[in-house]
Amino acid sequence: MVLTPLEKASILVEALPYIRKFSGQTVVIKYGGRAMISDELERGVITDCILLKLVGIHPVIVHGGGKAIDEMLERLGMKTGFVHGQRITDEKTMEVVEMVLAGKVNKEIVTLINQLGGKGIGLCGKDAGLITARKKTIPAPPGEEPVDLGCVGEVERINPEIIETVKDEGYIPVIAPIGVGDDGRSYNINADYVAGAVAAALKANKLVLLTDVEGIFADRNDPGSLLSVIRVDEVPDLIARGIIAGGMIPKVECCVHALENGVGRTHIIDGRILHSILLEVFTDEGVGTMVVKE
Ligand SMILES: Nc1ncnc2c1ncn2[C@@H]1O[C@H](COP(=O)(O)OP(=O)(O)O)[C@@H](O)[C@H]1O
Ligand SMILES: CC(=O)N[C@@H](CCC(=O)OP(=O)(O)O)C(=O)O
Repeated sequence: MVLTPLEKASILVEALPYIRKFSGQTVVIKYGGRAMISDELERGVITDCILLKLVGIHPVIVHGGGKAIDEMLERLGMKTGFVHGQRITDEKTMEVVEMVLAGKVNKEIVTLINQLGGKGIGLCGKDAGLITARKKTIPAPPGEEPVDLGCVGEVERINPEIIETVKDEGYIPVIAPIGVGDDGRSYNINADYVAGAVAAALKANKLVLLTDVEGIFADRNDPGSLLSVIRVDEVPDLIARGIIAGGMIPKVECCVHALENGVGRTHIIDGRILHSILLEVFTDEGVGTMVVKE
């Protein structure tokens, strides 16, 4: 598609009120999962974050990297399994998870930010006590043995001080979803939950979760059934009826948690679309599904 100069100028003009509205505010972006599928898309996500920063909006990236963990475990000949979408993480697996997320994936994203003209800084939950975690337990259905997920954690508290400090100094914080227990142990936390908790702790204006579908569908077999807005009070019924299922449940739950803790807007958008973050923040139409309080 070739745009005329007038069309190009119109796009920039459309962004103006949004730049004015959001300048100085914080947007937490969950980048991971199946949205982390190509170099081109990764560059798009990072470019969008740098552009936000340059116009005075503060992006905070929380990343996943489940696929990179799978690949490393396979290279090491280690088996992996999931229960309720959570990786069963014994001590040996935890070592690999931490090396891959806080070492490899985090530093790759930071490097790309710096190469593309931004100032990225990598953090994990251990840095400056950012994420305190406790062991996550999944209650067993009646008559069944509870599953021990090992070092899988849930967020106990977020100390946003280090994020505030670095973001105010012009850096883009990039956070790996590794938590630390009061006893110093590492915990593996689903990145969606970390993104929701970080957004809540920062009282972010927006939480944007990138995924591999256009948003939430009322009927997954009907491409015309995308729900552009859902309210928090509609969520339990959508889950109970099986309309929101699988990996979409933690995403919606983390939107609800964020909204109930002071986050302005939450969005689940298609990370397969190049520059989907800019489209969400800077256009009248927005993209994907917005989850709102009322
Ligand atoms: N109502 C729904 N609308 C859209 N996707 C849904 C819905 N319910 C469940 N899903 C599933 O949720 C998936 C996204 O969750 P997940 O695979 O965990 O994402 P990611 O890997 O990006 O973190 C979609 O690919 C889709 O299969
Ligand atoms: C407990 C748990 O399952 N943790 C995830 C952490 C990474 C993650 O969340 O990555 P994505 O966002 O790319 O799926 C895992 O081990 O895969």
